[in-house]
Amino acid sequence: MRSIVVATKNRGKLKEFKVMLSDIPVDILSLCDFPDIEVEENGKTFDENALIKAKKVVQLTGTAALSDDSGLEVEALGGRPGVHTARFAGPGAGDRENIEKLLKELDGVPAEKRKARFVCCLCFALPDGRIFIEHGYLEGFITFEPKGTMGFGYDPVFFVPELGKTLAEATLEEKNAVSHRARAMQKMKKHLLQFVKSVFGSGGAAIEDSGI
Ligand SMILES: O=c1[nH]c(=O)c2ncn([C@@H]3O[C@H](COP(=O)(O)OP(=O)(O)OP(=O)(O)O)[C@@H](O)[C@H]3O)c2[nH]1
Ligand SMILES: [Mg+2]
Repeated sequence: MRSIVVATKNRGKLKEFKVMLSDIPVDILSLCDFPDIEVEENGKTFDENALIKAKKVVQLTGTAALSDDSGLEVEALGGRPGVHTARFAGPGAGDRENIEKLLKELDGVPAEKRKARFVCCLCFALPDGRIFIEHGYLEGFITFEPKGTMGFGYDPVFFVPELGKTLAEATLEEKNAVSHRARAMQKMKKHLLQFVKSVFGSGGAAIEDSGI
């Protein structure tokens, strides 16, 4: 079977991955296809968490796994929420609560001191034990209020100077042109293609044609 499992339950990430991987001749599964798989993200760094997710999923599914551990580092908060970005406002918190907490913590902080960056660590784990890790970053500023309805997570409060708007005001194509995830994926694609070529050999022609 020509497939890889994207080791995420985050539908926002998955939507972005599907577009980014559309030029690679492989079926994309996700943890939505394996609802029984639970992964405890107890690493201290993005790299550790990405490794934990990819290793567990390749082990349980026997299929090559691509994981993403990502988060927001805010300069005025000393790099927080960092690896705790998904659960910043508490274990059951959703995007709205997380954004509220972030804006509250930055109350009174002027525009020029609201610098932040998104970090993405991608980990690709193969059934033969090989592991590849790549990183991507996106610099920006935290706004004073949410703007836009697209994307997910903190997108409505993350202003990107090179786009002149928040990530939630950007189309999926615009976000994928600059995002931390897309930048990490750009580097990861060579490993993904190498894997597809070696395992699925007959897809070679299509891969050569894809121009990557
Ligand atoms: O506005 C955002 N735009 C992005 O592009 C983005 N990428 C990551 N994030 C936030 O960082 C957490 C990562 O946590 P995370 O890597 O553990 O993911 P997750 O728990 O949501 O899913 P999974 O992949 O672990 O299943 C996520 O929940 C989001 O809140 C983003 N927010
Ligand atoms: Mg997570």
